[in-house]
Amino acid sequence: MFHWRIREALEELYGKLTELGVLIQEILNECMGLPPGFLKEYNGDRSFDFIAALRYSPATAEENNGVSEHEDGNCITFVLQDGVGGLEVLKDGAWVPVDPVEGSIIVNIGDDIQVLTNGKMKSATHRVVRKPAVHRHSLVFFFNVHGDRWVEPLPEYTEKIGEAPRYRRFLYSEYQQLRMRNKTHPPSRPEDVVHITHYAI
Ligand SMILES: O=C(O)CCC(=O)C(=O)O
Ligand SMILES: [Fe+2]
Repeated sequence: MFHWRIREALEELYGKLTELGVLIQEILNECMGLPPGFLKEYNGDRSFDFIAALRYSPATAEENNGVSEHEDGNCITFVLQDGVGGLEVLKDGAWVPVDPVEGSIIVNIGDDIQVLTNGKMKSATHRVVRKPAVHRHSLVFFFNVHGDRWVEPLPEYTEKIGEAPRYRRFLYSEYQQLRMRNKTHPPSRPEDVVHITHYAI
């Protein structure tokens, strides 16, 4: 049974993570050198955010994949993981464990930010590897842009600095639908799986 107290705790957490998203977005706005409040205006609609409570079963002798390598397709992701470990990030061609640190929240930049910055900021490639004999739990909060938003490299990262856009513009909801189709109807050829490179020029 989904106890009401869990619901209450999750709702409270959701509210706090939303506040955190707004704050991190503001910091990101400054790091990206954008006019004050630009991202707040660009991404001020919170109706596409969601939280996922994940439970990974122990690895077996044959199989230990938790989540295959991927980049998040959204704006910013927060991950709260328990003490088990297994999350890994790809850095310079090697998988680096994201070791659990009590009380910490992992912040991940998604494909939206990669496109807005014309590839200057990279959406991190990551995966989850299951461990034997233990269950792992994580809470993942996806801070997203609204589905009707057009996503495209910003002038600050293209014409204003004399660089050609590396992505064509796309509708956020279209990209999410294509990513969902990767899961519901996995293409037989790996090269047909839709990533952000789908929009690369
Ligand atoms: O469970 C985790 O630590 C991360 C899961 C993840 O990468 C995702 O849901 O996109
Ligand atoms: Fe992810």
